[in-house]
Amino acid sequence: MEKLGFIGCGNLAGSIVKGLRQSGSPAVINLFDLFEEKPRQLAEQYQAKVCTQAEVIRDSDVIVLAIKPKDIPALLAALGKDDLAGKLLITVAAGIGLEYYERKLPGTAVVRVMPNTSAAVLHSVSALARGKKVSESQAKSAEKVFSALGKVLWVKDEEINAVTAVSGSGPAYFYLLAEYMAQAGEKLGLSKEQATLLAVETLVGAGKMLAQTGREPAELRKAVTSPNGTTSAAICSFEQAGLEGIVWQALQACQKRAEEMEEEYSE
Ligand SMILES: NC(=O)C1=CN([C@@H]2O[C@H](COP(=O)(O)OP(=O)(O)OC[C@H]3O[C@@H](n4cnc5c(N)ncnc54)[C@H](O)[C@@H]3O)[C@@H](O)[C@H]2O)C=CC1
Ligand SMILES: O=C(O)[C@@H]1CCC=N1
Repeated sequence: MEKLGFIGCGNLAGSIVKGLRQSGSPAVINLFDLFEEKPRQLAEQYQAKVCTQAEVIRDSDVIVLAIKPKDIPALLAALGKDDLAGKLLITVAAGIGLEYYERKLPGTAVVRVMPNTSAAVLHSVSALARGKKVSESQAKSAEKVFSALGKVLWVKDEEINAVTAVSGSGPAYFYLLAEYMAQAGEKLGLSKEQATLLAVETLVGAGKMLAQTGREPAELRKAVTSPNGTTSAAICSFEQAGLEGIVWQALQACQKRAEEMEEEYSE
């Protein structure tokens, strides 16, 4: 049976653990966080074990580092003292390239992954980049963990920042749009509850249509948009306001921030 450890039990680790159990994964899950309350709650809900950091490393074959990028340097310095032989480290931290881990922990097998919080509902899409020391069976283990949580693709390490811009941070963009649509619905005279329900269910329905019909986003959009009709009026307004350019700028800003972070952690 797989033995999976987590160092850091925040939003993303919580989504992954929830998703794994929902997918029926029988993996042994070992959890450590500086704040004991977080792994304790997860362990109670999802049949996992609260551990010390040393226990997570000793008792797990695959160790997921799910802490903020700013906390990675100190963790790697501490991990250097532990025996990582034969272990696979998976890092989900944004903006820190594989080279950094391989320099700080020479000889260690590392896979860098960019999932998203929709892992909790088995709809993460996760991009994986393989480090130099990763064996075939370790690559398969990493793929098995994340394919239980949604679709996976292998990419080059240099592509992870672009992945972050599209899908790692991506759920937040759609939540923001839902917030704005709900606010607009309220201004148009609906109650807050009505407007929120309508915005949220519309987003969920559109996502399900994309997932279940296999049709392209543009094709589905055209099916809603009658010539000279109501949708067309809204889409024209989006276009006039430069939505395409706004989205392009936002994704570039996200990728740029990840690149800046790579600079910060290049020492
Ligand atoms: N939240 C998201 O949607 C995504 C996050 N990520 C990456 O995942 C990582 C975690 O992000 P979140 O879960 O959102 O952060 P979070 O702040 O919710 O969780 C981080 C957890 O790490 C713990 N922690 C900090 N230092 C620690 C240490 N040395 N040992 C053990 N625990 C420690 C904190 O107490 C906290 O519970 C980040 O590096 C982020 O870039 C990647 C993709 C999506
Ligand atoms: O905002 C962040 O930095 C993290 C990485 C991707 C999603 N959340």
